Amino acid sequence: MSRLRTAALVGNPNSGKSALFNALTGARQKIANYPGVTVERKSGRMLLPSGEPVELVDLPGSYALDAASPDEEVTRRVVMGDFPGETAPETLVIVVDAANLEQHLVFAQELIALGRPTVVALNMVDMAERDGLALDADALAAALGVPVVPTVAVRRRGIEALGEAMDVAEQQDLSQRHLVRDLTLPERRLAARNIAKGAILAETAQRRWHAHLDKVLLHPWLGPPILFALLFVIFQAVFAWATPFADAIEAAIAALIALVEGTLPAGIVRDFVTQGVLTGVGSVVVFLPQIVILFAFILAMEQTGYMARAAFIMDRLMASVGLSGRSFIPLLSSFACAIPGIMATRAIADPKDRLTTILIAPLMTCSARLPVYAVIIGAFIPATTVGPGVGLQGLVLFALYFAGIVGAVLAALVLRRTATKGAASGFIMELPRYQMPLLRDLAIGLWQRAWVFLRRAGTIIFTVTVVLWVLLSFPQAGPGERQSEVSVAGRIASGLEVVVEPIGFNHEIALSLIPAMAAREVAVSALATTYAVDAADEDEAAAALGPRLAGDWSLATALAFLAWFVFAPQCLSTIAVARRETNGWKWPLFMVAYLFALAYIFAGITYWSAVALGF
Ligand SMILES: Nc1nc2c(ncn2[C@@H]2O[C@H](COP(=O)(O)OP(=O)(O)OP(=O)(O)O)[C@@H](O)[C@H]2O)c(=O)[nH]1
Ligand SMILES: [Mg+2]
Repeated sequence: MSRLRTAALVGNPNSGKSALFNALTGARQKIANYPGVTVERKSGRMLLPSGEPVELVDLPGSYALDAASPDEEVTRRVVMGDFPGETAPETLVIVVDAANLEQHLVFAQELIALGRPTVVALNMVDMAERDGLALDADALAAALGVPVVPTVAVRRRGIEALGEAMDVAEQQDLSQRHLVRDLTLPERRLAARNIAKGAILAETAQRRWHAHLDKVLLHPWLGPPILFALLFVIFQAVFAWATPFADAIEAAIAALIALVEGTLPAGIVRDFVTQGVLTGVGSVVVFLPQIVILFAFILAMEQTGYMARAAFIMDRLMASVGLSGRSFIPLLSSFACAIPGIMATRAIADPKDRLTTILIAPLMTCSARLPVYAVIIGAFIPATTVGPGVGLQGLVLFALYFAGIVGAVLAALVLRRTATKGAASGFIMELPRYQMPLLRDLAIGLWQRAWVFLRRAGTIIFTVTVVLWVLLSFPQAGPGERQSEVSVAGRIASGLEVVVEPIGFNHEIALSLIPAMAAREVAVSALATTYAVDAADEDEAAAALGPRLAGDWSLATALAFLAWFVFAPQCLSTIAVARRETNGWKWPLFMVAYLFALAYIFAGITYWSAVALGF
């Protein structure tokens, strides 16, 4: 029996080759919406409409015949006939994505130039239509010099016509081939653009506009600075816009305290309500406006479709530190809270990639740090501008978020070379369409975030603050003694103070660090309660925390405190989730150890540098 004629499906990754393979052969190859699904050569038999059986080969996606990765190498060897025990396929079926025609035509031209019998499957025309793009297959065929068949592989549309074109491919007049053979890559790119443009029958203004927008936002040089500038604006807004709302909440809490003091008789119950509950929990609730503003931006970025593009921009950077863009979404979620972030790493297939992402997730600045940062910045950084529209406070906040990211990048670099050694895997994601954010969705999202925050304030922060108040209030201080020194909590703190004194921390900070393990915001409520308990009189007790700190701490101490919170794993829930997701204590303990070490070292460096500078 003579050997069957072979035909190969070739084209860019994610163009729908395997979906076409399944439609043509009735096989069930794995298809999925990301590139690099097919990583080896797969073959099956199909019957052409003429009745001739053909061996059809599905190949890994590739961008060029000289590509470097092992799966692309398979494609090159099969197409060129260098695959052991096989001759080159007689017919090439080039699969291009109609919605990304320009990009896919670059490789297509290289394949056509091989001068074999060729058919182009213009796949995913449904997606192109959805985007408002209508293409002229005949014009494309004329420009390329090979037959072009529009298909929708997943709906089996155009499958028969594709078979018919393959049937007669042998009879193609190869002398008619355009001379694309000797084109260089830049020339092929230019030709691809012109051919793609020439094949457009109709394009909605919106699609054109979106394409222009992507050209700018995803530009290799323009994209990153735009992303950076946007984040910068967000952190400016967090301070600039929140102040009036925060002031109003602060005033309301002060009024409540005054009301309680006017109604309840002086004594332990009144102290509990004012110093423990209202001052402690209130000091955290004040930051609700800033949380809401931050999330308004994040939600808007998600809804417009920009967030996926930010992931795309970040992919290159992530690859350079040994992570894939797949880690971007988990890390991004960690800016809200590391817990959903760590859970989102389940989508990362590579175990080493996933573990690295889990280990660095706590370095992303979660929203629980915002109150800590904000109270210190509000107290120690003057609300001046350092340039037109650039507030110093927002700049410092931006720097703190940035420090967390830099820390994560460095940690990933080190981890990928030591504890989680291994190769990084590739990533590309489909970019969603741009959309105007819906006010309703935005409002619902914001409400959910605000509610999570308030619920934390009402449960965990309330509970820890109350326990701390009890431990701070007994035994009662005698005359000349300070409550925060002689109380149970005060004595425990004195033990810890010995350890943290070298990095510039005082007694009050030592006191706040242990309860802040429950949740970082507790550091703020703990400080507020400590100062309220220590207050000499009611006026002092009711004073806001910010001015208190400003009068009591040196700037060096305040900066060291900020540096500590950039790194410290001050959150028991995160540690518990890391244990669950890594199935054991080994990695969470490693995480806690390296993060505390970083926190201690960087707080120390910050403190002593600031002292040396005379702060
Ligand atoms: N809407 C639509 N989706 C399609 C079409 N063809 C394929 N898809 C989808 O596109 C995605 C990619 O399809 P695959 O067949 O895996 O692509 P591939 O070219 O084999 O990709 P690699 O193996 O990674 O090179 C899958 O989610 C398919 O369901 C089509 O004509 N229309
Ligand atoms: Mg495939």
